[in-house]
Amino acid sequence: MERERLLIKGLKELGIEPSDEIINRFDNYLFELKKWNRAYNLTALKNDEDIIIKHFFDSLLYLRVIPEGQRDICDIGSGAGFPGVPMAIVNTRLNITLIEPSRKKVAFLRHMKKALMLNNIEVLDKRIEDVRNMLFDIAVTRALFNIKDLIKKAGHILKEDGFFVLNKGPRFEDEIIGLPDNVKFEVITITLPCTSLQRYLIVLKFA
Ligand SMILES: C[S@@+](CC[C@H](N)C(=O)[O-])C[C@H]1O[C@@H](n2cnc3c(N)ncnc32)[C@H](O)[C@@H]1O
Repeated sequence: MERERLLIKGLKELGIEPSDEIINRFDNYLFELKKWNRAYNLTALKNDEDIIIKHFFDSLLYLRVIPEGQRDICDIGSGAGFPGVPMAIVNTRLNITLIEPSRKKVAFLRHMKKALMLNNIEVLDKRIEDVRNMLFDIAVTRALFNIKDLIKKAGHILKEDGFFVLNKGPRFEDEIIGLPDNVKFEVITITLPCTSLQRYLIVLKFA
């Protein structure tokens, strides 16, 4: 399917109004990601359809569990910006800090902040374990730690009532076994737009 039509179709499936500004930003993101990927190896996905569906739409699934209003969010191990950048493009009320230790990826993320004129993202070139004196309402992450490691390495960055959101494939159940008693989790099953693939959003809260 042609790029713009695919973007519009997927955004509508997600309940997002596909304004010209949003479409132009995703278009620009796609262009820059493919350009930088030749030298920086940012993603294994090469064609437009895969990038739009498996990076952009997959990232936007997180918005389903973000409460209304202004929130301080961090994206742990953002890589080429997923899920944080698509979330920031669609919801400009979210303040999103992208935490990423790889120098090349940080250079790309800083470039994208400027290129997309996104005033609601910050880029922090650190490992999550080394982030101090910053607290977030919500921490999102994709394709980095298993749940137990996430709690161990990143628990210190959440506000008292803060929570984690992860997006996992069907094998997530193995990771839930043996979690500490104070961890409460909710699993939301969602179909990835324009596919029949199931994704599992896992919301982790602490009693
Ligand atoms: C598999 S990539 C996933 C990138 C992105 N979240 C995505 O879903 O496309 C994992 C990323 O986490 C970063 N990373 C690795 N260890 C980290 C740590 N301790 N703290 C923060 N980020 C880390 C890596 O540099 C890499 O960019």
